[in-house]
Amino acid sequence: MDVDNTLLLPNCEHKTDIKTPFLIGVAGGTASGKSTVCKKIMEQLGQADMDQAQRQVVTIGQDSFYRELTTAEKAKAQKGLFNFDHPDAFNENLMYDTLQEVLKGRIVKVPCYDYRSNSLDHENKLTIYPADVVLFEGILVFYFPKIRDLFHMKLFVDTDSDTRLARRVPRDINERGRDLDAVLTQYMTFVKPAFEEFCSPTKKFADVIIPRGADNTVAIDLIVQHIRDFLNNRSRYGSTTNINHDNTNGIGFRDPDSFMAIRRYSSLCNELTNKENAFFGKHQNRTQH
Ligand SMILES: Nc1ncnc2c1ncn2[C@@H]1O[C@H](COP(=O)(O)OP(=O)(O)O)[C@@H](O)[C@H]1O
Ligand SMILES: O=c1ccn([C@@H]2O[C@H](COP(=O)(O)O)[C@@H](O)[C@H]2O)c(=O)[nH]1
Repeated sequence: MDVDNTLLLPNCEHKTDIKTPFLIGVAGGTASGKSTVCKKIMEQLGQADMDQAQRQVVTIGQDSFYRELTTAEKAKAQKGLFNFDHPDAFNENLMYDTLQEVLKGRIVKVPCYDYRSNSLDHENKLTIYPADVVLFEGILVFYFPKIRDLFHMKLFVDTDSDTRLARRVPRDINERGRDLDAVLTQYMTFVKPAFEEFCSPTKKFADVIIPRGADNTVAIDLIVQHIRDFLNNRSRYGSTTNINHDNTNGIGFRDPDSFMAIRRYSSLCNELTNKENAFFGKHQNRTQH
């Protein structure tokens, strides 16, 4: 990893000062609304317009971890013949190492992704400052087991595939420099089959499934409330002591307010399940942190 990626904040010199962020994975098919859901969460928490360095909640996109393509692959990509929806398109190790740094409370720098040139823009790096809550969003964030195991909470944005295609077409034409024919060919050749093979099966790992994406205000409100509880608890008790990473007890809260936060999370699950606004997997493979 780039040395720049591991700068320590001056106020994080002592191990006890380092806050481990609450890491939330946000997966879902292309154009399901992952970025929009993250944006809404940030907005509702009053974080969206805040200076990057002051934010308590930050979002990182998985597109910053597309791997560098060879010359031959670049030529294929320009003709729409490269599969960007396959797990091999990502740099799994860099993604893992970067999230580990984030979990250690360090500053990381990630390149922006340029969809027009199908490449990482290393001139244009985003600095991710230590935060209390980090949202990591992308189509395959739950695909790689060792990355999946890092998340404290896993959300899956579940928007029906016709809606997703209807949103992807104008977005790719207007924002990603594609024409209609290229978008549809790429979708039928790579995007749809890869969604079915690699992305959709990861829904079972989610703690919370959000049907209808950003339209599901009830689900988003409840997730926001859960994050607020976490932030309030942390500002009251500080440090990392409210998160247990011993891989045995789940997220081990050690004080009464944290316990109440967990109780509220559990009520959140029941409430959403009852309202059919979100689905909480009963047979999911829950990762313990
Ligand atoms: N609930 C919604 N209603 C209407 N348009 C939406 C909604 N959610 C997302 N979009 C639009 O669909 C496109 C894809 O959404 P985005 O959040 O970027 O999806 P993803 O991050 O999953 O690819 C964007 O143009 C966005 O503005
Ligand atoms: O150069 C590229 C890289 C990726 N894509 C497509 O992007 C989506 C993932 O982004 P979403 O915002 O989740 O839609 C993926 O389906 C790739 O096909 C691309 O077209 N070009």
